[in-house]
Amino acid sequence: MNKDTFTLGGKEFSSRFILGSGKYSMELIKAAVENAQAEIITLAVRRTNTRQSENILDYIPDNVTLLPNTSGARDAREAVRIARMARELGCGDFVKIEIMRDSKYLLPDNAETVKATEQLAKEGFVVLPYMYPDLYAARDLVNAGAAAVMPLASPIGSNKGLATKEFIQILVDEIDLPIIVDAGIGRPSQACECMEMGAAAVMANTAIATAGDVAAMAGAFKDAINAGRAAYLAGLGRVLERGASASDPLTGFLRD
Ligand SMILES: CC(=O)[C@@H](O)[C@H](O)COP(=O)(O)O
Repeated sequence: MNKDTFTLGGKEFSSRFILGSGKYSMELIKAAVENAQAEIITLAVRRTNTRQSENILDYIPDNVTLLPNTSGARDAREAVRIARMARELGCGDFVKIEIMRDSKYLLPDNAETVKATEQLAKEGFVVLPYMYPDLYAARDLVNAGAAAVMPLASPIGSNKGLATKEFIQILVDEIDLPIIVDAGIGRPSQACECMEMGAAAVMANTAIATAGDVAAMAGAFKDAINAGRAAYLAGLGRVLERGASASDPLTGFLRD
């Protein structure tokens, strides 16, 4: 049987759980990485600061692909500058674009995100843009050279789950790139639901970092994501519009 993988920038990944590295202590990030079995970890470029006594990179295994993000960028120009800096620091060619101009809701600016994606794709980056789930913006990101599209489920850090479900489903159905659901996923069951919908992967940070047992929650997310993927591949059963349908002949007999 073929291995179930997905590809980003020519690299194959079998784990569909992308772990965020914010809000953890250094020991907890190590435990979370191990239990999540994630192959991609995001990090804010400022957390790689070599002047700090502890560097987060020391807690991330070498075989994990780093996905530096442009958090703090308020427009395309700043995002491009942060991405270039991450590459200079040795974080590789992958970059997650995050551009926000509003500190209350932290919603991404889709128009500036398209501009940054276009520039960075031209410079050879593997660009994963975080975006508000809008079909036209997603198409613009495809044309700009994105490697995947990362629509938000609900506001960052809210743990509120799939508030934008209908719109993410449109992207899954219409966009010919991996759809990676990002932000606001608060429970393993919500991550599972994303995968059942056909998302290529799920990214989560706050739900794990704020859990009672961080390592155990990382493992629970991993299992839920795998279960959702297996259910998607199996093909979910149909939902009846109304009424009931006997599950076995005896039930049908009694009902008649
Ligand atoms: C865009 C952004 O910052 C998110 O990727 C965040 O890292 C994950 O969101 P949660 O913390 O809500 O899981």
